[in-house]
Amino acid sequence: MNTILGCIADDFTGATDLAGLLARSGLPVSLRIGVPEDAPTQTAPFEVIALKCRTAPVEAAVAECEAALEWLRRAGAGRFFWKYCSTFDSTAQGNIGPVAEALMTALKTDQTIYCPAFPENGRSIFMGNLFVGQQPLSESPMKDHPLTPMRDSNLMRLLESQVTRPVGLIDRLCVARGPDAVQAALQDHARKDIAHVVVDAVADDDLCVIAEACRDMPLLTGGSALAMPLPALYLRDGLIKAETITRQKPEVAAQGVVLSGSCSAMTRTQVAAYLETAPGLRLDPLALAEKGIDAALDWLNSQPLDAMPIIYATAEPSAVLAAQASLGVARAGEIVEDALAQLAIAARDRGARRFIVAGGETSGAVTKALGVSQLDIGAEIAPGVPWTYCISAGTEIALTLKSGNFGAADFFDRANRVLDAS
Ligand SMILES: Nc1ncnc2c1ncn2[C@@H]1O[C@H](COP(=O)(O)OP(=O)(O)OP(=O)(O)O)[C@@H](O)[C@H]1O
Ligand SMILES: O=C(O)[C@@H](O)C(=O)CO
Repeated sequence: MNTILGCIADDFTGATDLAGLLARSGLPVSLRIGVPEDAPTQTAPFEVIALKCRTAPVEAAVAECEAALEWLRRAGAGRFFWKYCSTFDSTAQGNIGPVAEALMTALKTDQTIYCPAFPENGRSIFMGNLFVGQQPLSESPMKDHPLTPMRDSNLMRLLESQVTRPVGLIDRLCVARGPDAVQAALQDHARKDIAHVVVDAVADDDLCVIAEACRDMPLLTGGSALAMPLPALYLRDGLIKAETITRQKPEVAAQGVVLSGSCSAMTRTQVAAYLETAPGLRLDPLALAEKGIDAALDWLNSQPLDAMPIIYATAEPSAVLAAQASLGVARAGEIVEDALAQLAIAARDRGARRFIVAGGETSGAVTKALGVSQLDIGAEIAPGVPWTYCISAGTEIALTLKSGNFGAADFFDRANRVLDAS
């Protein structure tokens, strides 16, 4: 089937988030890990390529996204979506802006929009400022993110430092006037050579207006929620035929493991709640750097996997800062990611078939280690966090990749309940 929308996600949790929201339409969605080496075959109308380039050097991120674009074009896509975090995770250098500019150049388009709003998860944009719940981004727990601390809430300012062309805004008052008003405002910006347009959205209705106004732009950029209305619009436009997919849910044994490398406020709450009933082991990056992972492997091997033990590096901001001060930011992150990746392989080889992973970078490391190349989307555990099914070392496994801040306090327990019930 020809691909209608080709999506590129800058991390793996973001990719499953996007694929899950597109899959709510009931239409086929395919999620690939990394740019496939082979030419496109058996493609779906919605193709998502998961990359791990959120914190990569700018040139590397741009090159990977260009390769993903090329593959999606060969799959037949004529419209593209650049998915980044609903909290706009990036640095002064990128990678949101540089990748968007590179994709615009490749697509020969002079304008795109930026809308990371995800109202179901409390992310809204008003007058160009991003809010997490009722807090401005820069006052939210995102200010302490280990890799991309967000210290400004103004998306125009954040973007201006990342791009070469002018940045503008379409505010909520314009969005409230409907799709024609949004299109007129885009044209007005285009006349002033404004290439990068941040668009306000505080509720799903705003996203429907924006998607309707912008659905034929060659490139859209934003969070997963902006893409959610697109399948219904494409159906209405006759670009795609309604198709019922009958998903055969694979039987996945109840043995598994929870691996958490996210240090977000929500993950900290979830880990603490889970530890009240499940066995757990805390990883200390400094001890890992000094002594390796043998002790963690021994602990894992001593645990019954039907208890779904948790291994976590999740820690308070002060502990993260201390580890980073001693090891360096990148090295501290890598040590934890490598350890969790090796533990995932060890768990699989001992019979684990359910993997609950918390954190985008962590999910990238674990998924790569498990050698997964394509994921089918299953039941949604929380907004933006579906179960997925895939093959690792010839065996069917269930994998869920949880964005740091997503899900409620009981997420890890709930994930198991949802899988059993689906
Ligand atoms: N105790 C720790 N000290 C230092 N770094 C840590 C520690 N625990 C985890 N990390 C690193 O922090 C980073 C957390 O990023 P990750 O993307 O996995 O989580 P997140 O940002 O909460 O999730 P998301 O990107 O989905 O919002 C990883 O690189 C991880 O290895
Ligand atoms: O948009 C989000 O918040 C998530 O999909 C994500 O990208 C977290 O890494």
